[in-house]
Parts: sequence; C-alpha cells; structure tokens
Amino acid sequence: MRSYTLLAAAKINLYLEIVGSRPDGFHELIMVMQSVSLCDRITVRSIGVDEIRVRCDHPLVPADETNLAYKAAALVMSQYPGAMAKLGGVEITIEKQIPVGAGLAGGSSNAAAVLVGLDLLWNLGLTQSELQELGAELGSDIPFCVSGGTAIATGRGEQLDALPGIDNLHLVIAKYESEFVSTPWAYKTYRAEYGDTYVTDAKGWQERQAQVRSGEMVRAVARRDAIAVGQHLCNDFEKIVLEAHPKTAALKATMADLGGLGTLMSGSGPSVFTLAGSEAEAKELATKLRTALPDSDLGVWTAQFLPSGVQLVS
Ligand SMILES: C[C@](O)(CO)[C@H](O)COP(=O)(O)OP(=O)(O)OC[C@H]1O[C@@H](n2ccc(N)nc2=O)[C@H](O)[C@@H]1O
Ligand SMILES: Nc1ncnc2c1ncn2[C@@H]1O[C@H](COP(=O)(O)OP(=O)(O)OP(=O)(O)O)[C@@H](O)[C@H]1O
Repeated sequence: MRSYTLLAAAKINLYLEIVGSRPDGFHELIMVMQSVSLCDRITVRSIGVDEIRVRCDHPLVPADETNLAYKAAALVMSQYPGAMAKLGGVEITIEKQIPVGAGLAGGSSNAAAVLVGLDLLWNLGLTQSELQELGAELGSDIPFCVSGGTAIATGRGEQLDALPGIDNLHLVIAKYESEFVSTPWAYKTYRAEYGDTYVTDAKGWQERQAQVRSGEMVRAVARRDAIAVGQHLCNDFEKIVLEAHPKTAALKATMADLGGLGTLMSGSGPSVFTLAGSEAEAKELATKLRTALPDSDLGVWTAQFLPSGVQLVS
C-alpha cells in the first residue's frame, strides 16, 4: 500500500493587527506569518476500505471526524469522489510535537499536510492555490500552512502575499501545558473590549492605513533585518489574553528580560516566543528560561524559521 510522510510546520505571527469585523462574522486582519521548525509528522496511507481513519496518541487531540486532518480528507473526498473509489481510503497518522491550543496552528498545519499528502496519494494534480482554496473552507490559517515560509496575510488570514524568507533566525517557544486559549473566545473577547476601534467605512480605513504599523515589520522582513524584526513584533491579542492569563503574562516578562531580539505571544496564544540570532543563542535562552522558571508545567522548545509549511519526507 502506498504512503507519504510529511512534516507539518507550526506558525508564529510576527505581526497581528485586528482591523475590523466582517459581514461573515470573522475579523479583518493584517498579519505577518512565519513557519517554524516545530513540526508534527503526518503519514497518509492507502487502505483497502473506503474510509478515512485517524490515528493520534495525543490525549488532547480527537482521533475522529472532528479532527481537522479528518475534515481535510473528507473535503477532498467530497470534491473528488472518484479518487477514493479508484485508489481506496486513507489512514492518517498524526505524531504531535506542536503543543495543542497554543496559537501555533497545530491543527491547521495537520490539515494542510493532509491536503498535500492526499493530492499525492490520490494523484489529483492540484496546484498550490487549489489546495489553499480547499484549506480556506476549513480554517483561516490553513492556506498559509499549505505554502508557509514568510507571508503577509490579510482578509480573514487567507489572502497571502509571500515575503522574502529570513534565513538563520532562531527562536525559543514556551507554553504552560495547563494554559489554553480558545481562538473563538479570543476574537469574541477582543471584539467586546475593542470593537469600538474597528474600521467600519472607507474613511476609517484610509485613516487606519495612514497609521498602519505593519509597514515597519514588512520593511524589516524585506531588508532581512533581524534586529528590526525583533523591534516591530506586535500582536493585538496580547491586550486581552495576557490580562486573562497572568501566568503567561509573567512568562512573557521573564522571557523578554532574558535577552534575545524580541518577545511576543503567538496568534491567540498562549505560547510565547523570543527571537534569537543563532541556534546557540536560542539554546542559551532556553536554558536560562528553564533555570529562571523551574516549573514542570512549562514546555520549552527551540526552533528556526522555515521557508515552507509542509515538507515531504518520504
Ligand atoms: C489567531 C490566528 O491563529 C492568527 O493566525 C487565526 O486568526 C485563527 O485562525 P484559525 O484557527 O484557522 O481560525 P478559524 O478556524 O478560521 O476560526 C475560528 C474562529 O475564530 C474567529 N475568527 C477567525 C479568523 C478571523 N479572521 N476572524 C475571526 O473572528 C471566528 O470566531 C471563528 O469561528
Ligand atoms: N489535528 C489536530 N491537532 C491539534 N488539535 C486538533 C486537531 N484536530 C482538532 N483539534 C482540536 O482543535 C483545538 C485547537 O487546537 P490547535 O492546536 O489547532 O490550536 P491553535 O494552535 O491555538 O490553533 P490556531 O493557532 O490555528 O488558532 C484543540 O482543542 C484540539 O482538540
């Protein structure tokens, strides 16, 4: 039976500005997103029966039809019903490394890898933008996870413009295992507290564009200026999530004090990252962090920037 194994990369948000609400209930965003080398391992394998099966040992990840990886396979199956009939069903094995509910797009990256893997397994010959369109039906972060690298993301996060990659940037990622943030909760809470700052008309949008701070980050990335990238890190969600999660707020303060190029919460949190100019510096920061916060509940990882979101291993 044929199988493909892929690495599905986590993402961080170097910049995340919530600009307004949309008629579809989602939020208009301006983001700079980056793939990092904290990866889940996804295997898609043909099976003789016309079924989608998910195997995952992680206690917080459902191994049923609510798994985003299952949903991705079900979507491909519904769009291309002939493929499964001809080539059989699929067993998806998920080996988790990316912490769950962390703001690192773990589930979205798994779904992206399944889309890429099934395209190969079922000989569909889809383009990257066709895979991204399928992904957008399931979640806003999935199109970015398909292509990955470094990109500006606008709309609800699915409109992507690739940026030149920044090589050789490393990072430390940390998260308290007992802390989780629900993404719908984060958007709902942000809207309740800051909805009055949202752009609602063309005039508001013009005024907002005049003060859009993302330009500084985009220029820093385009110049491959790691120091400027560290200086312009920004995430609107910090305003509400760090207030609701004092332990994570204290973690961020500790990480920022240890040095590095800059510290930020990723996405809707609660994971926090510090950028570092080299692998040695990232490892040193991770060691210092474990010494400063010797708490068995704290997960600490080192990683580096990646130029892609899904990588075929075999
Ligand atoms: C926070 C980020 O991770 C930043 O990259 C993303 O915006 C979240 O992306 P995601 O997890 O793929 O989100 P989705 O699965 O599309 O949506 C989950 C929920 O988040 C809210 N949501 C998401 C994206 C967006 N632009 N506006 C929203 O209001 C909606 O309430 C939605 O019901
Ligand atoms: N393949 C999957 N991997 C991880 N979580 C999954 C998966 N499928 C479904 N889930 C569920 O999705 C929820 C969110 O998990 P995930 O790790 O994707 O969050 P996240 O990193 O905060 O997402 P994002 O950054 O895209 O908002 C969890 O409660 C988990 O049970």
